[in-house]
Amino acid sequence: MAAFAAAPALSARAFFAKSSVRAKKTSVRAQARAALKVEAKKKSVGDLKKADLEGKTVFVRCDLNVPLDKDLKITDDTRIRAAIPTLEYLVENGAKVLVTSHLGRPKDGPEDKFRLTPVGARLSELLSCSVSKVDDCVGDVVKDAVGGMANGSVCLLENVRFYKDEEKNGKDFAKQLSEYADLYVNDAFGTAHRAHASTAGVTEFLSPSVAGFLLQKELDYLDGAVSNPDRPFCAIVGGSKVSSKIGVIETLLNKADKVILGGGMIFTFYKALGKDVGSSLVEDDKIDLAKELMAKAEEKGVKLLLPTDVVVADAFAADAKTQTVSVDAIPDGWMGLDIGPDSVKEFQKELNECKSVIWNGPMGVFEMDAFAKGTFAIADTLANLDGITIIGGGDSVAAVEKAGLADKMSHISTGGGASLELLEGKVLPGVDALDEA
Ligand SMILES: Nc1ncnc2c1ncn2[C@@H]1O[C@H](COP(=O)(O)OP(=O)(O)O)[C@@H](O)[C@H]1O
Ligand SMILES: O=C(OP(=O)(O)O)[C@H](O)COP(=O)(O)O
Repeated sequence: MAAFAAAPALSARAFFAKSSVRAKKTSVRAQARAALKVEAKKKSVGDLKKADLEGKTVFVRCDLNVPLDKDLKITDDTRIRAAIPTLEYLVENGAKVLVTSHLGRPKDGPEDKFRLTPVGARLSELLSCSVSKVDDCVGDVVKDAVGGMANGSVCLLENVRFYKDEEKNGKDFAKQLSEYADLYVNDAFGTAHRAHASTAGVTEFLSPSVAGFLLQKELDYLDGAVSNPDRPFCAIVGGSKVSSKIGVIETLLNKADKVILGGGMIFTFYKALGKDVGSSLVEDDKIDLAKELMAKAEEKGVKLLLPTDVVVADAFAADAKTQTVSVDAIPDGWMGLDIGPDSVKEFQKELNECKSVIWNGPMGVFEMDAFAKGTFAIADTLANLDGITIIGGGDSVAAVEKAGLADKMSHISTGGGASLELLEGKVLPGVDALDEA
C-alpha cells in the first residue's frame, strides 16, 4: 500500500467559498430553488451526520478521469478538486473513505498508463488527512487496507475499469466492490450517464446510497436551472456534430426563449435552407431534421438564431487563407470555420438581454487562433453577463479555460456526455440508483 504525505486541507467550506466566487452571479433565489428541487429527490451525503459516519467504511465513486501527459503528469486537475468537498466532509466526520474511479478506457486489464497513482498523489496534496493507494479495487488487498485504516483517512482503490465486469455492470463484481464497505456515495457526475457496477450496481449491496456534493451541485445547475430558468433564458449550442446534439437542441426548444447555433453544425442548417456551403462540414442525413427543428422553433415562438456571416478558409489548417463572408456568399471549395463579427455582435446583443444562459459547444475551431475569435467573444460576453451562466462540459469548457474565464462563469460542468444527456431530459443511471430522500 503506497502512502502519500498529508498536505494542507481544502475543507468543504473553503471549496464552497471558492465556488461561491465562481457562482457570484447566481441569484440566491435560483440556487435555493434548484437545491430544494434536487434534494427533494435524492438523499444527500449532507443528510449523513457524524453518528452515521464515524468509524464506517464509505465507498465513494468519484470521476477522477483526468487528462495525463506522456510522462503521466496530470494536465488538468479540475475533477480531483471538484471531488474534495465530499471527501473532506466524510473525513471530518470520521469515516474510513474508500475512493474509487475509472481512468481512461483500458481494454485488457491492468496497464500502467491507466493506473490512478498520479491521482492519489494529487488527492493527498489537496486533502487534510493521510491518503493511501492500493493496486486493486476488490479482494484481499482492499480487505487488508480497510483493516489498517484509521477513522478520518482515505484510501484510493485502483482503476475499476481494469475489470471488464465494471462496464457490464456485473452483479458479482458489484458485490465484490461493496464487500468491505458499509455505505455508498456517488459523486461521479461525469460518469453518472453510465450504468456500471461502481456507478449503479453497488447500490444493491450498500445502504444508504446517497449523492455526493458535486453530483448534487451539477444536478442543481444543469437540471434545476434548465427546468426552471431565470428568463429570458438562452441556450447556445455549437460544436461539430449535429447528430449527437439533435436531442439536446430539440429539448432546449421546449425550454429556452432563444437558441443560438454556432460551430460546424450550422452548415447542415444552411444547406437545409438551400444555401451553398462550399466544403464546410455537413451531415447530409440530418438536413431533414434541421428543417424540422427550424419549423418547431417557429411554431413554438422560440428565436432560433443562426450566424449571418462566417470566417471561411481554403483548408482545415491554422495557416490557411481566410476571409469573412456572408452566409449567402460562401465560395466554392471554402469551408466555414468560425462565426463572423456581425454574428458576434448580434449574438452579444441577444445574450445581454438574458438572465440565464447555458452553453454547449464552441462557435468555431477555437483550437486554431485564426478561428477562435467567435468562441472567445461569446465566452467574454458570458463572463460579463448579469445572470446565470452554465457551461455544459466538453470542448466548451476547454474553450472557456483557454480564454482564462472559467472563474467568471456561474457553473462549469465536470461532465461532457453526462451534461448533454441530462439536458436532453434523460435519466442518469448513476443518479437513478440512489436512495430517495
Ligand atoms: N465550423 C466548424 N467546422 C469544423 N469543426 C468545428 C467547427 N466549429 C467547431 N468545430 C469543432 O467542434 C469541436 C467540438 O465539438 P463538440 O464535440 O460537438 O463540442 P463539445 O465537446 O463542447 O460538446 C471542436 O474541436 C471544434 O474545433
Ligand atoms: O470523461 C468522461 O466523459 P466526457 O468526456 O463526456 O466528459 C467521463 O469520465 C466518462 O468517461 P467514459 O466516456 O469513458 O465513460
